[in-house]
Amino acid sequence: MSDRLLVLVRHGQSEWNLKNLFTGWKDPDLTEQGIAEAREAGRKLKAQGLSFDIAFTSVLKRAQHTLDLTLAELGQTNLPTKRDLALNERDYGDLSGLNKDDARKKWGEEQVHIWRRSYDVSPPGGESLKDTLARTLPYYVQEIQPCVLRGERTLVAAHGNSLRALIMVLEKLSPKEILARELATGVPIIYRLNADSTVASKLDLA
Ligand SMILES: O=C(O)[C@@H](CO)OP(=O)(O)O
Repeated sequence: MSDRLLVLVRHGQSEWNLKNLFTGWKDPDLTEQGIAEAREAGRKLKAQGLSFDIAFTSVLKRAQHTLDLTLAELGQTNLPTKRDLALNERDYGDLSGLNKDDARKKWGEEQVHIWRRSYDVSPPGGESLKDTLARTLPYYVQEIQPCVLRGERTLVAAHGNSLRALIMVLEKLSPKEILARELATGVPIIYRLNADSTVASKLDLA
């Protein structure tokens, strides 16, 4: 029986995570800590005895670099990899590049939390989680899920909100439940799927 393995990992800490800036589609690289987190993700996957047949990532540096470092730890630097902007972070629009604490001072704690974590409220000029889901889900269904269901062991290195969108579907979370869901940088989540694409098991390697 095939394994139907799907591992999701958020990129390690980026330069803009460190500076507390809204990032979205901006393209900062990993910090030293982010590099260490990505390597640690690879070590944790190796310790689980896992290896992969295919990987997916976004067109942003921090996710690609995380994937490369993770695969290097696994000794799989030549793994077939697909890059697509469907997996990019949620576009933060006009907030991109602003400091998150400055934004709280300007618009209030609650409004900023709604922009950051709600399902269907878009930040000005940007995407809501619902908008993000509208591009990540078709890509998942058309490109990623068929690999998993064929038994190709699949690794996805992406972003806090593009992964929250996928997790909402995988774990059947409501808009209220997704509000409270945070993803740590560089922590792999291991899913095994049933043949009908529902989740059979989940292991968070935090
Ligand atoms: O700035 C961003 O693009 C994201 C991820 O770092 O931040 P947030 O936690 O606000 O969704």
